[in-house]
Amino acid sequence: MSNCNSCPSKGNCNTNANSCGVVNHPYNKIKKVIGVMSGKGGVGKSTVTTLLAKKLNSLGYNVGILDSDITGPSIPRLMGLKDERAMSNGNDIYPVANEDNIKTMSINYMVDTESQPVVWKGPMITNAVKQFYSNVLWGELDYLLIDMPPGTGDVAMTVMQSLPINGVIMVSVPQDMISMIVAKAINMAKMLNVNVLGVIENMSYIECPDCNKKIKLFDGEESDVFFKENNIDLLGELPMTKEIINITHNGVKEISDDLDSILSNIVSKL
Ligand SMILES: Nc1ncnc2c1ncn2[C@@H]1O[C@H](COP(=O)(O)OP(=O)(O)OP(=O)(O)O)[C@@H](O)[C@H]1O
Repeated sequence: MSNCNSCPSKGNCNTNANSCGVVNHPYNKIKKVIGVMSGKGGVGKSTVTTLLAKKLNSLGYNVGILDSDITGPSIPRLMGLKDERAMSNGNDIYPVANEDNIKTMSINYMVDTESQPVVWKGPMITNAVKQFYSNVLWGELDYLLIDMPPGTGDVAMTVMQSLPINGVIMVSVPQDMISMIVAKAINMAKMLNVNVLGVIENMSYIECPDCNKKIKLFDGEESDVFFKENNIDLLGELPMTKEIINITHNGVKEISDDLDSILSNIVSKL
């Protein structure tokens, strides 16, 4: 039986229904659990998760990333760990850490090759996500970031209802159609009493390499209206850059001063 007093999602917690049911491994001491979400696919959730982890780690925090995208995992690649495999002691799983000691767990550490699909139905997928929380030896973490799959389905519900989540960050791009779908994710979080910490607007603009002018990619889209209608804060805007695209090829390494300063602002708002 779970103990609702220690559950940050107290509003959702119901000891009878055991809705806050994932009890963590006694070895794990995780201070804050934050989901990175967006109703829409391909908007940059995993990239943003990786950049936030790198930034928090550079500030001296112990950080982990739980890749809850079981059918489309991208954290190993973005962390430069695609050739690593997870080890187990028979009961529990050791996370895979990069050179900064950011600890990660992903289903892609458990398949033979990166391109091997995971063809599982909902309950197996959600159980894997719960196990990635409670059977992975995360140790002491200041922040566990959960990279969530697109949509408002099974995994999003499991993360919001069964894990002790402190809040979610929404990732969006400034385009009306995408805002509409991100609004669904925001409303889902609100329905489940999960705190929405704010929106990071990704691919917000490109910067002219000659004059440094910021050029908006999506003309006429009304981000301000979206933030106001959804009563949500803008945490920051990330540009569309080669530096960010290249993270998929090489993993996140050094971050440029420009990007670092944007990430600093986002983290300080958080
Ligand atoms: N700011 C950016 N500038 C340039 N490319 C970007 C930026 N953000 C993300 N991308 C690219 O967009 C693609 C999708 O990014 P990412 O995998 O992070 O999205 P996602 O929302 O996690 O996707 P999924 O819904 O499949 O989980 C990647 O190829 C990534 O390199």
